[in-house]
Amino acid sequence: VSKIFSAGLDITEMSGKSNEHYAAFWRAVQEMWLKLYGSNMVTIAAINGSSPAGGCLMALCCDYRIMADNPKFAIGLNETQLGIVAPFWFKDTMINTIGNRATELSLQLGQMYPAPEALKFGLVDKLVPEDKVQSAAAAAMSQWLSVPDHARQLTKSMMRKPAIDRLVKQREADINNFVSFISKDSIQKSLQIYMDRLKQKK
Ligand SMILES: CCCCC/C=C/C(=O)SCCNC(=O)CCNC(=O)[C@H](O)C(C)(C)COP(=O)(O)OP(=O)(O)OC[C@H]1O[C@@H](n2cnc3c(N)ncnc32)[C@H](O)[C@@H]1OP(=O)(O)O
Repeated sequence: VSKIFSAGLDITEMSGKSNEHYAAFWRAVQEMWLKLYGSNMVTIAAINGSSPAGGCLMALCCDYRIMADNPKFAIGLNETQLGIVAPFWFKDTMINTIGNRATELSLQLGQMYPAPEALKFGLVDKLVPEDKVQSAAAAAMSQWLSVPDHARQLTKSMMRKPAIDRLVKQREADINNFVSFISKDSIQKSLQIYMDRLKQKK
């Protein structure tokens, strides 16, 4: 979609549904993260628009992030702005990218960073004009693929395995935690208010 890299997780999947639905949804989100963050392939994010929350997480899972140089496009883990909390593995992914203090600021405030600021923070690696995002991503891919595969893969795994193992060990507990959090009346109300606000902006 033009102007949007990803709107993040589908909020309607987290509103007004059964606990079984929430559990299956969260298992699928975990699966996406385990596959993408743990992939031994080279992954380059070509960020052609805004990228809140789950969208930011997807970009952070990649090896390298190229974003369109447009201050109207913003990226970040904005969960607290919705009255929800990014789970520990979202947090770990961000810490592994921009460090502990920047992550704490970012998560507590639910900050969305316009592209130039995201570059300063190291949340993205490179800004290019909007019409050059795909070609810049292809060029970056060629560079990454020129590194001997076995050495690059082992290095990637060395950097990411502790975070991945942490979720693998606690998958069921993390699902239970999500279900009991998201099904609370107060959290459902927060999500509803956020969705109403999104619609009012039009
Ligand atoms: C313990 C819990 C942890 C859970 C972790 C959660 C992770 C997440 O990813 S939560 C989702 C976070 N996402 C957002 O906050 C994005 C909110 N959306 C926006 O900021 C904007 O919509 C936009 C920048 C993505 C696009 O802006 P624009 O082009 O102006 O389009 P509209 O705002 O008019 O939106 C069109 C349409 O889409 C609906 N919508 C937008 N985002 C979502 C979403 N994430 N889930 C579901 N629906 C979404 C929006 O309400 C509009 O709907 P209609 O009014 O029915 O057309």
